[in-house]
Amino acid sequence: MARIAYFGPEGTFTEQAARALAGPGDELFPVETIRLALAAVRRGEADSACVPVENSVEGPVPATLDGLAEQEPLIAVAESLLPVHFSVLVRPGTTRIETVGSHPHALAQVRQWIEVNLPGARTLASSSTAAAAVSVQAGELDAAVTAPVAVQHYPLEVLATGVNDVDDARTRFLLLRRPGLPLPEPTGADRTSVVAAAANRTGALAELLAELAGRGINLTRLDARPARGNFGEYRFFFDFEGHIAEPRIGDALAALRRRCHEVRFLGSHPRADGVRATVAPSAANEDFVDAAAWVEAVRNGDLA
Ligand SMILES: O=C(O)C(=O)C[C@]1(C(=O)O)C=C[C@@H](O)C=C1
Repeated sequence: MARIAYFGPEGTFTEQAARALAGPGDELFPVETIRLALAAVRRGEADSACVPVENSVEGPVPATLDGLAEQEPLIAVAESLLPVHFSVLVRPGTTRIETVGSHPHALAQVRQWIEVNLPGARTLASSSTAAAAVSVQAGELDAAVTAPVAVQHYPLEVLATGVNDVDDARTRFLLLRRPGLPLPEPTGADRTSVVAAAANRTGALAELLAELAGRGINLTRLDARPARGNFGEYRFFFDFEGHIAEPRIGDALAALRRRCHEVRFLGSHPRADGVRATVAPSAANEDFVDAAAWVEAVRNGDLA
């Protein structure tokens, strides 16, 4: 039985993702912020943490990226992909809506709906979608943009549902734990994540991308976040197809390690969408194994 901290309070999308990722008998508990969810694992108060990492409309979740690049390393061991449909919750009997709150990622995904349906309403950021529901319950906000399940947790009513501006929006969530246990087995449909700090000079990022491209590795995400030191210094977050157990991926990670003054492995785990890795000609694992065996034989004087 594992204890899983999730970005709460109850009724967030992240809670739904954590339930999808939890095993039978696992115990889930909410914490107020993404930082606190990561801290709970680092301190050993939780075995793992479930947090959002990217949304198909609004892009990366900065608190998760920054939280993974700093402090003690954490490793993603599983992911979940959820369709994101929003509801608007109000206190029963509400007639005037002057303030609408939610997580900034959620507000950004319902901008048009609010402009058309609640013109003049002020939008206010909450720590999460469900935290906005708590504020509505407390009378601090008039309406909250939440996951549809939030209405089951708070004594509010649904003003509208399906208010997202983009129909098939999805958010990807990670299950993270401390290093020290075996990694998930490769499945052929895996994702590997790393964060690397490249030198601030011409071509540094292009060289890292060339290391991946030259090994036929397909990127699934690239984000940059300020390294928080000198202006212009960035950390690059790479997600790509494949698993560190594969020779071609191990070879690419070794190259990134050679080229970067800071590189951190963030995990290799099965993809939630089950999409299998595309392998370019001459970049199959057998090609890497065969080439390494040839070099070894030449070194030993057995081949030329
Ligand atoms: O606040 C929540 O319900 C969350 O789970 C966070 C979050 C996010 O950070 O992207 C998750 C999915 C939606 O895109 C909006 C908010």
